[in-house]
Amino acid sequence: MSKLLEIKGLRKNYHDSPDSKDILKNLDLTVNKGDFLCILGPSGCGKTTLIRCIAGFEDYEGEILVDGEKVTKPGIDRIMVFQDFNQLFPWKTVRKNIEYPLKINGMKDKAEREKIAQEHLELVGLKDYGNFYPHQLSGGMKQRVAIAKGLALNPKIILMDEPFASLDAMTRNKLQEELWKIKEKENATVIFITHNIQEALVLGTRIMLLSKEGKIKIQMDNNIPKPVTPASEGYGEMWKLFNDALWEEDR
Ligand SMILES: Nc1ncnc2c1ncn2[C@@H]1O[C@H](COP(=O)(O)OP(=O)(O)OP(=O)(O)O)[C@@H](O)[C@H]1O
Repeated sequence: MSKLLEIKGLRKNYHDSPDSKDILKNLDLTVNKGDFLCILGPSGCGKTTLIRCIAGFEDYEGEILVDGEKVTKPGIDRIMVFQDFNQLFPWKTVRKNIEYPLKINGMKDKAEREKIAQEHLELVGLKDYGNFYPHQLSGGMKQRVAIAKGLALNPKIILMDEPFASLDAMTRNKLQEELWKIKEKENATVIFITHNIQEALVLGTRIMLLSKEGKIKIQMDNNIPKPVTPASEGYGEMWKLFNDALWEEDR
């Protein structure tokens, strides 16, 4: 597998907290093409900060390299999907929401943009919803559009910050299943933050736990064959390992 993301000695300090402490401390991380890395960790440990640094939204010390190139600003090779359902322009149709980033990133051919938008609507199971407006969609459908919009840009890395956390359990399960299928089909590389150990086990090919000190406490491959269910061999042991580690962090 080829190395896609390399992080060396990453430090992040916002310099405006009362104790001016480092949020991330000397973090080293490698993500290969096709990895689905899930990040767990106690609230406030720096998970979002880490992916914001990778996205190019934050300055940092150390090195973040994508395909060998240092990250210095946001770019369409790294797209981010958030938990918030309001990631779409409310005044644009679903189709136009997907087409717009293509347009502003230089795709001049309208027919090409329309084709890509339709392909990605189909990919996320919304082929008949192109003319709908965001307010006509459920939360799960909006998240599907947000994923389609990001994927349409053909990014190298998809950064997801608890994208399914606000969904009901059934919709969440369904979206997890769909996301995994998309990841497989596109050989996508995903970094996915979650508070849910089950979600990390279901989706992750690797799982990492950040400690409250902003260091990597556990990082391991998840070799449980997909689809992962609580009945899968090895599920219970891994769940307990991460659950115990999270409780330890909470003390
Ligand atoms: N823009 C900012 N300015 C100053 N401090 C910040 C900023 N963003 C985050 N922080 C601080 O950085 C720390 C880590 O925040 P971050 O959002 O990365 O944690 P998290 O692990 O994603 O938390 P959660 O699981 O609750 O979403 C927190 O102490 C937070 O207050």
